[in-house]
Amino acid sequence: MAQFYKPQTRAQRQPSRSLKGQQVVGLDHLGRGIIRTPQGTKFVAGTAPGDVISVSVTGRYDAQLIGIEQPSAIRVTPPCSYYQTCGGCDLQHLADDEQWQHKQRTVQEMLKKFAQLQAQQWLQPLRGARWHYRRRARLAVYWNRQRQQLTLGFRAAKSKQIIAIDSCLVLAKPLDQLLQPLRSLLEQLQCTARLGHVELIEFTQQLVVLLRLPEVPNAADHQQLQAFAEQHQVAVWAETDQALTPLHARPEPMSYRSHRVEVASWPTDFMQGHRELSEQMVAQVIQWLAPTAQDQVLELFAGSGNFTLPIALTGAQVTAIEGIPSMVNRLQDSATQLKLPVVAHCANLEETWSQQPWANSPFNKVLLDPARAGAAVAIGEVARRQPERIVYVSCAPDTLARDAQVLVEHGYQLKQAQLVDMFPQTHHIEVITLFERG
Ligand SMILES: C[S@@+](CC[C@H](N)C(=O)[O-])C[C@H]1O[C@@H](n2cnc3c(N)ncnc32)[C@H](O)[C@@H]1O
Repeated sequence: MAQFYKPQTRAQRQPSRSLKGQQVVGLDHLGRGIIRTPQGTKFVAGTAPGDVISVSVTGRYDAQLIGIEQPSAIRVTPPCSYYQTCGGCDLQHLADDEQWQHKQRTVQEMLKKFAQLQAQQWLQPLRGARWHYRRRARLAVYWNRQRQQLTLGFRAAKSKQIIAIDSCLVLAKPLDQLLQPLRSLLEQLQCTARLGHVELIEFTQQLVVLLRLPEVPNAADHQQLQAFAEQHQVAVWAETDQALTPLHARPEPMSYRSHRVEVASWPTDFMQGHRELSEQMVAQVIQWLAPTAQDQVLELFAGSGNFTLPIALTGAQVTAIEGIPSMVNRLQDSATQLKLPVVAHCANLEETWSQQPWANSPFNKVLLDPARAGAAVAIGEVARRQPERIVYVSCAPDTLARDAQVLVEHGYQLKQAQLVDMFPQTHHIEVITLFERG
């Protein structure tokens, strides 16, 4: 039989090596400990600056923690019983102050490294509840047909494996209390075998269970869902590729509170995860923008109006741009109902603005709140129009630094910055920044 040459895989060529006595010298932007080994810098999850650890080298830049030889003084015992396995709250081994200080340092370092930029002033971070704060969560589901067994939980770090959980210390308490009854319910439903995932959302009016499915559940499942909805006082919705269907809910938008106003929202809409800090952040952004009835504000990545409606309440004219048509319609409806001076447009902000009618209006103030990818195209469009003030809300310091460089090239200065502790216990970072023309 012919034989073929089979190259060794990378893993075969580089057997993992273990190293002892490694000092963690800092954390990277993903919250992983940095060690300097004879084979170069490696990143180790679950470690704290000052730890002395033993590791197994697993890749060119990665190492896995084997044991902590000497714990750092800033290390605390993670309170969550799923900490070792669940991929969620990866910084809970750091004391509270260490977490936000690390995040603020990370933003400062990135701005300096990629944009040669320092904020003229860092305000004290916005902080709030550090546990039971999340008002929205997506749970992974796996139905083992052979064993007729359900796994409901969160994914392990860098893995598709689902870690079954019965309680979660960062979920808002009413959502946390739903986890066990929800698991019992799903074990009974026929549609569980085809369930993609489940989302739990806390709106002002009601808790929502959103089932992601290929088709709406059958009559037998409907009955069980109705009983569950009544017993636990929740609304149940189903999302398929074709439609969002209220199974046991009124077919109308719910809402969440944002700085003196209720923002209409559907279960599939984006919503800031931390209720208390979202409100604080909106208040600070309004303080920086200082909108008045004389201002023309352009808001990019507006979602369903978390910032838009409170800004328009001040009398400023707001032009709000968002990429998801249903959210644009909802935002426009909310503004119309509240008689607020808002015009909402749907546009893909990854594209240039040459075809956008709204782009020719004069704006003196701009607010942008992009997703992690940042605003590579939009930031140039904004900077060329030279508004007097730009507030940039970011959930990714690397893309913030990239976009900030464009603003600096167009003559803007970073006047103020403030960390928002929106995702305590995790490595995720939220920061707000105020730019003005120099
Ligand atoms: C971080 S969320 C902020 C939403 C809103 N500012 C809030 O506080 O709820 C980012 C928003 O940008 C929208 N978005 C993402 N990429 C976009 C694009 N290329 N064009 C337009 N909108 C986009 C998303 O749909 C989402 O609503």
